[in-house]
Amino acid sequence: DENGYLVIKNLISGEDIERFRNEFAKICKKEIQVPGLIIMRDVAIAKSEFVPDQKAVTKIQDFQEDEELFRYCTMPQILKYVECFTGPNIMAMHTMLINKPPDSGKKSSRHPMHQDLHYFPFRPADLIVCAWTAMEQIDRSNGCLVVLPGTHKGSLKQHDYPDWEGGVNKMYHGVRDYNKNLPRVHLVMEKGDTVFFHPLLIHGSGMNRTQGFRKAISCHYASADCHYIEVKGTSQENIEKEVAEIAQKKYGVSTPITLKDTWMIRGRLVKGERTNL
Ligand SMILES: CC(C)CC(=O)SCCNC(=O)CCNC(=O)[C@H](O)C(C)(C)COP(=O)(O)OP(=O)(O)OC[C@H]1O[C@@H](n2cnc3c(N)ncnc32)[C@H](O)[C@@H]1OP(=O)(O)O
Ligand SMILES: Nc1ncnc2c1ncn2[C@@H]1O[C@H](COP(=O)(O)OP(=O)(O)OP(=O)(O)O)[C@@H](O)[C@H]1O
Ligand SMILES: O=C(O)CCC(=O)C(=O)O
Ligand SMILES: [Fe+2]
Ligand SMILES: [Mg+2]
Repeated sequence: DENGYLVIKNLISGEDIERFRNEFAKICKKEIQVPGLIIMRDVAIAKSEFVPDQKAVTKIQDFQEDEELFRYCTMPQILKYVECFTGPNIMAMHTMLINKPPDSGKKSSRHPMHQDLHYFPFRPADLIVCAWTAMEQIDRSNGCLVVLPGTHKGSLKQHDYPDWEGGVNKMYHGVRDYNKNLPRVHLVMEKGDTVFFHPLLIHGSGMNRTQGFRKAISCHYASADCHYIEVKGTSQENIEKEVAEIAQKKYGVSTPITLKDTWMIRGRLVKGERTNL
C-alpha cells in the first residue's frame, strides 16, 4: 500500500531456477522453437552477425507456449501473493526472461525509468501485479531494479524514448518527467528472491558493469475481470503504434492490429475463470 512493491526472500528454489536457465539456453541455441516467442538482442549488437548463443540475447518475451518456462507463472508460492492483488481469476498477461548483457560501453544495457502500465490497455491498475525473480545475486554492479517508492499512488505519465547518446533498445520508453528528487531504492536481491510490484510504480534498471549476463524471470498478472480500454487519444497511443507495427509483421497479417489484440492473444489463464481479458 505504501511503497508499491514487496520483496519476498528465497521464494523460488535453486533447482527451479536451474531448470529455467537450461530451458533459456536451449532456446538461445535454437534447439527448441517456441511459437509466439520474441527474442530480443541488445541494440548495440542488433546489427551484428547472428551467434547461436545467449551472449546475443538481451531478453525473451512471450514464453507462454513454453511449458517449462511457463511453470514459473503457475507456481503456487507466487500465485499465493498474486491472488491478494488480483482476486481468484488470474491471467498471466506478459512473460519475460531478461538476460541483461555486459554493457557494450554505450550504456544501452540500462532500462529507463518507466511504469509498466504504459504497455497495458487494461484496467483497473490495482488488479495488475508483476512478479520478478532474481535468477542470481543482483546488485548495482550488474544492474538491479531501481524503484521510486510510493510512485504507484500517482497517475500514468507520458512515456517516450530517452535521449541517450549510445542508443536505446526498441520500445524501452521512459517517463518523460518525474521528480528527480524522490528517493531511489536499489533492490539488491539474491537468487530466488521475488519482488511483486504495482504497474504504476516508477522503476528501471542500471547498466551491467560485470562480464556476466544478469538474469531475471518475470510475469505480469492481471485479474481476468479487468476490462480493455481504448488508448487512442491517450499517452499510450505511441506504444500502440509501435507494437501494432511489430505485431503485424510477427503474425503476418495485413489488417490493422490494436494493442488490445496483442494482449488477448498472449494472455493465459492460470487460475479461476477467464471472464473478460
Ligand atoms: C511491461 C513490459 C511490456 C515492459 C517492457 O518489456 S519494455 C520493452 C519491450 N520491448 C519490446 O517489446 C521489444 C520487443 N522486441 C522485438 O519486438 C524485437 O526484438 C525487434 C526489436 C522487433 C527485433 O526483432 P527482429 O525483427 O526479429 O530482429 P532483426 O534482427 O531482424 O531486426 C530487425 C530490425 O530491428 C532492429 N533491432 C533489432 N533489435 C533491436 C533493438 N533491441 N533495439 C532497436 N532496434 C533493434 C535491427 O537493427 C533491424 O533494423 P533494420 O536493419 O531493419 O534497420
Ligand atoms: N539520463 C537518464 N534518464 C533517465 N533515466 C536514467 C538516466 N540515467 C540513468 N537512468 C535510469 O536510472 C536508473 C539507474 O541508473 P544507473 O545506470 O545510474 O544505475 P545505478 O543502479 O544507479 O548505478 P550507480 O551505482 O552507477 O548509480 C536506471 O533505471 C537507468 O536506466
Ligand atoms: O531490467 C529488468 O529486469 C527490468 C525490466 C523491466 O522493468 C521491464 O521489462 O519492464
Ligand atoms: Fe518494467
Ligand atoms: Mg546511478
